[in-house]
Amino acid sequence: MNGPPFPTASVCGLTPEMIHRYSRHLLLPSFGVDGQLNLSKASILVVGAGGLGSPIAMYLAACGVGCLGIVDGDNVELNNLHRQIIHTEAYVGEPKVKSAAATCHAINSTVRVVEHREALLASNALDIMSQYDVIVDATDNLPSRYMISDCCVVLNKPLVSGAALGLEGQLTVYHYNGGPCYRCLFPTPPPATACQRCSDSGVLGVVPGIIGCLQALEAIKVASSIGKPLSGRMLLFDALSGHIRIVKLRGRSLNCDVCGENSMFTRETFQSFDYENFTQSPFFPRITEYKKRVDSSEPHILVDVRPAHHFQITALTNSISIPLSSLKENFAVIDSAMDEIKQGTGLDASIYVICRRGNDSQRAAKLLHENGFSIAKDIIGGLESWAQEIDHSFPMY
Ligand SMILES: Nc1ncnc2c1ncn2[C@@H]1O[C@H](COP(=O)(O)OP(=O)(O)OP(=O)(O)O)[C@@H](O)[C@H]1O
Ligand SMILES: [Zn+2]
Repeated sequence: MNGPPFPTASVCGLTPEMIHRYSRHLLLPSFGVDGQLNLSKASILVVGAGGLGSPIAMYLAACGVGCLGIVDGDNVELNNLHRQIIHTEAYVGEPKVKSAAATCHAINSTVRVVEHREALLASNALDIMSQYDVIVDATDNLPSRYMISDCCVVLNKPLVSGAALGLEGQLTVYHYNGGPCYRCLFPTPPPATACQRCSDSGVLGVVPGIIGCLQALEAIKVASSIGKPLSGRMLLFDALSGHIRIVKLRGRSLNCDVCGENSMFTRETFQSFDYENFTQSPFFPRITEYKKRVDSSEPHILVDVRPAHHFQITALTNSISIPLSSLKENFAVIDSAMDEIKQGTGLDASIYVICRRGNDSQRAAKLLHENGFSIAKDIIGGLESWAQEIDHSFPMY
């Protein structure tokens, strides 16, 4: 007899191992070999490895997507674990993307997982998002939502977008097959006061879990070309009553500033667009509870960005003085302070930024993020709040 007695690869294009691993998918007439093959060739980017991103990334890894990108600049905190189920106690203090990639790899080592350990900003989004077929927004803030949607329009990519807060959640698919983009529906951002985060108003852990699972499902449908993605419709979930409603959305707006017929929105417009100013809210969470972080002996550095002569008057113990005006030239100082902590404790240090009242520190945190210090967080109210609320003996000037 010529050749091997049995064929080594199956005729359907999937390897024997894939046939075994994904057999329950293959048995589904509406998914089958074609769905699995499409999925195995697709690349999907999950933006945010938090409450929504956790189940999304885990299911996408489990189901055999070809390439899974995860982008997030934050570190795992203990109070994330009640809902961010991709992370475990062993990873508290470690980068979320590292922890998420380890879990995905443990579930399915055949999937290529790419770690983007940075915040997605208008400055890096085109570069990162252009490497993927489908984008999933699992972030928690308004500037990211607009920025990711605009970038999807510029790059012509479908976007699976979800949100969960408190006991409610919602999801839809934007810019899919002629459907609306986020700006078609929300041309003007809501007032910043209407936009809460989990850290402000709380969230029941399982709620983002449910919305994240539905986002994973929509991403799988889009990537494998099966079913009817939730485009032009929005699913609304209310945990307390157990109600799920699907509402029809307006179609694509021909006057949309970004995807409209006469839109002048280009790559260049995108890169120079100020999303924080547009939405009047910051990309990054700011913190109020610096004292708690000191009390818990969290390894960190505190950068005081006030002018040097203010620092001379009074400062918090162990803070490092780097005035905002010279921050750009002093990134190396921060790097070496972090290295020192790493050598001493074996842990990655957090970075907190403080100023007199909390304005310059916000600018400084933004600059740090844009330059790779993606875990920098600024302290709301600055030293003035510290003196008023924590240490009345701290001399304010
Ligand atoms: N522009 C962005 N690029 C990348 N990741 C982002 C961006 N914006 C937000 N994220 C990430 O999305 C995730 C959102 O997670 P989630 O809403 O569960 O809350 P959290 O920020 O981790 O925690 P909490 O709000 O309780 O302090 C976070 O990990 C955050 O770092
Ligand atoms: Zn639009």
